[in-house]
Amino acid sequence: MRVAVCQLNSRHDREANLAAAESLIDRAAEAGADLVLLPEYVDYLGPGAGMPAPESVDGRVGSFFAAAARRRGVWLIAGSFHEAGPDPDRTWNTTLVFDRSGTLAAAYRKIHLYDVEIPGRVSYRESATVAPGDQPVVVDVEGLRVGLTICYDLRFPELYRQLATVGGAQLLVVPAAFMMHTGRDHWEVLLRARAIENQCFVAAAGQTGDHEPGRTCYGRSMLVDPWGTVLSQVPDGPGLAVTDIDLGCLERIRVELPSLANRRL
Ligand SMILES: O=C(O)CCC(=O)C(=O)O
Repeated sequence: MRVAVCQLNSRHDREANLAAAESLIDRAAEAGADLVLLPEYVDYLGPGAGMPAPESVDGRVGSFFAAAARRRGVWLIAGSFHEAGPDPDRTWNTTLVFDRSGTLAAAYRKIHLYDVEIPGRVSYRESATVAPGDQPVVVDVEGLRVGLTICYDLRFPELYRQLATVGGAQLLVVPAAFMMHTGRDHWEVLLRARAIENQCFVAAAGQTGDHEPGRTCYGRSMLVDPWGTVLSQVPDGPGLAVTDIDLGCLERIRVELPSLANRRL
């Protein structure tokens, strides 16, 4: 299975963001990718006041990515977008997964919301505008078990453990808009830790650069193998990395160093 992680600089113009995502999907498909991963808030990362009205899964954003998956014949994990839910004041932060025919195969709603106050650095209260999901999701991608998470979820190893054990995940994906301030010290360490401790591949697609208002994202999208080795990484700025996943490597590591099987709690 060939996986493309795409890195974007989404801003306030939704149509421009969708066009940028589509051009990376095209490049990924031309490079032979089977599965394409986009970052968190792929359709809009701008001021709250200018945010397009939240939509259902078959609104403009969902339909756009369904059509892109179908047109290119790829599996598409469409980062995340603001989904309209039952709470009129809060959206869900939702990842949609489309199969090669553009059919919706899964939806995952971010469970852990980024409520953080680091004086002078980061002030963010995601739960003011986003409602948490409560369901871990694993989707079958042509025999590959893919566990879905979003950005801040990365700090909660119990979610990843559940995806790997109960859900049988082999690939864990992390669409993200990870902040520069925390990203430079934590992003790669956390991604590699989740890969090593769960003996899974981890694919992480981040936003990069400056976004309005005053938000800077770390980028460094990457694919990590179950040994914790970074197989590929996207340089600064929008772009993509395409990597083949060898499940034989995962099976070998799980046999030779059976820490998943040796769990006692
Ligand atoms: O965990 C972090 O440091 C960043 C998380 C984040 O930016 C988010 O969840 O949107």
